Amino acid sequence: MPMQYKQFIYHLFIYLKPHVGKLVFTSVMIMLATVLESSVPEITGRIVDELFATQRESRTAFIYAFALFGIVVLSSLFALTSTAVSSWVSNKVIMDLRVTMFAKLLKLPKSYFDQHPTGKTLSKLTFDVEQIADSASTIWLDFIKSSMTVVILISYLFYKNWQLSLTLLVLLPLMYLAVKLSSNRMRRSSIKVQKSMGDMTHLLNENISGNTLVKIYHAQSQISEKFNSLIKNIRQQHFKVDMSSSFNTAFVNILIGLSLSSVVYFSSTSLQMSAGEFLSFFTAMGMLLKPAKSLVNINKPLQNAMAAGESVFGLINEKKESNVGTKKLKKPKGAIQFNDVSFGYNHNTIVLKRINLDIKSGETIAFIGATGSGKTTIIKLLMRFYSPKQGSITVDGIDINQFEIDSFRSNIAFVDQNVQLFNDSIRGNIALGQLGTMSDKQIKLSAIAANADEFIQQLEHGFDTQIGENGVSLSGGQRQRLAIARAIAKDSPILILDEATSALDNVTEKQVQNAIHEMQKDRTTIIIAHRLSTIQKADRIIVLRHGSIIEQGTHQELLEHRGEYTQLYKHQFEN
Ligand SMILES: Nc1ncnc2c1ncn2[C@@H]1O[C@H](COP(=O)(O)OP(=O)(O)OP(=O)(O)O)[C@@H](O)[C@H]1O
Repeated sequence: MPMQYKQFIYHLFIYLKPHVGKLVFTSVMIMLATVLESSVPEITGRIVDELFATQRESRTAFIYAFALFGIVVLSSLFALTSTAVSSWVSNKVIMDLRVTMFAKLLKLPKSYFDQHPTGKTLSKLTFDVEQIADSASTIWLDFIKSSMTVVILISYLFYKNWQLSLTLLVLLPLMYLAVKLSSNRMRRSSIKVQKSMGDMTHLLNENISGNTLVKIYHAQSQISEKFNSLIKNIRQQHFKVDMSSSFNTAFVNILIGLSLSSVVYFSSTSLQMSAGEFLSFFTAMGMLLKPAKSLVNINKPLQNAMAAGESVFGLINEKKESNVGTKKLKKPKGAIQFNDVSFGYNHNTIVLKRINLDIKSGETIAFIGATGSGKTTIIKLLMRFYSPKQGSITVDGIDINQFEIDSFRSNIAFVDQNVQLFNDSIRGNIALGQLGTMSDKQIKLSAIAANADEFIQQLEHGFDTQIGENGVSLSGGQRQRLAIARAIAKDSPILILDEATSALDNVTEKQVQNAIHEMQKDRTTIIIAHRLSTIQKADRIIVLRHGSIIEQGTHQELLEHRGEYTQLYKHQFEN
């Protein structure tokens, strides 16, 4: 449902509240500038009547010349101050919104990231947020200035000649109608522009990071087509917004033209105005043109801002990752139990069925099974990225939902098959989350244990080498060793390895396996592996099929059992 004006203002006001003083100040400044500027028609009329139509006294000429100059200088200074303060406020609001959005982003549940394309989320923080902040001050000031000018000048026109002004006022409802009719159309187009911008950012993001595949699979033309159709859509929607806005302006211009012509005709015929009176009236009407246009056009940035508000405040109002637990988990022994756990990502499918598992403290458990059998899902539940639909998971006998989430996760180290490195130094990547507290010695020892120290030393700046976006300057094996060093450095009682050594050659894998083996001592370790050679030493191997445990035991026990594990083992061995 589109956001209502009231909701939009309510949400925006939360960010404007600390700056109310500044906003009032800029409003007063712009009001003063407006009042001064609005006195120009009266002064011009008087100049004509008192200076040009009668005697040309130099004293009067000086007074009027000085007054005009004073008005211009003062109103410019007031306008300048107002613009400076309002720009400060809108940039501050952009910054505050970005800080809030980013903080929320870090606290969103995993399911949010699974369901929302990255590019769309990026676009909220880059494009949409700027559009909202515009309304925070620029639109507001424009509105004050224009509406005040309109009110003052219309009052002035009534004061000068109410009959003529009343006739002109008939045109106002027509202007209102034009604005009303186009605003819904503009709003719909603005929302579409924002969605398309999100899609475009997503496509760009995907293709820049996936440029290797694009080249190898010669996907340039396929992707260009997609991109072209997206930007065509953006162009069309932008064009619609611009056309609605231009139509409004043209319509209002015609109405104003009609008013000006009427004034010329009536003031000189039936009303018999003096030259000065005519000039005042005519100038005031001429001066109405710009603010009236502004008021009509204010609808365009306002509709953009409202559409952006839906997107930005939608993200800010997203539900945070559930964190109702209050218990702190400090140095657990690491005994883990799955009690009758069932789970599905949505209501219709079941991915895990009644999993019962008792993992002892310090035990090494390996999960194997065909692709899609639910291995990764089990560890996602254990890391509390998702909650079981049925049953419970405990650590040291306490339901993991009872723990405060950060304190719980601080006891888990994780190495993923898709190694994620950050655009930081090697040191920053190993000591992720603990850069200020982890000693250089601990960082180095972790690197040595992960067999990463040697290649780090060969880099020009050693541990201080910046590794570039997602470690593009490193080989797959080097990246994986860094991820392992990061896990070793965290020194947690629970260790989860998801295909952690898949990118290593046989020799390096053997060395890293030794490191991992060392690391497993006194830790509960959960391993997911496709290559059975990496898990033969596990205390227990759990075989999954379609989300259920079908076999478990040591390597030897499972081979003797001659079930699915034996089949898998034979298959890999023969290969
Ligand atoms: N975020 C998600 N939303 C919906 N379904 C998902 C999601 N993640 C996984 N699934 C589905 O859940 C099932 C189990 O997936 P899971 O990743 O746990 O399997 P896996 O055994 O780890 O597979 P692989 O060995 O290929 O990594 C699959 O059918 C998969 O399609």
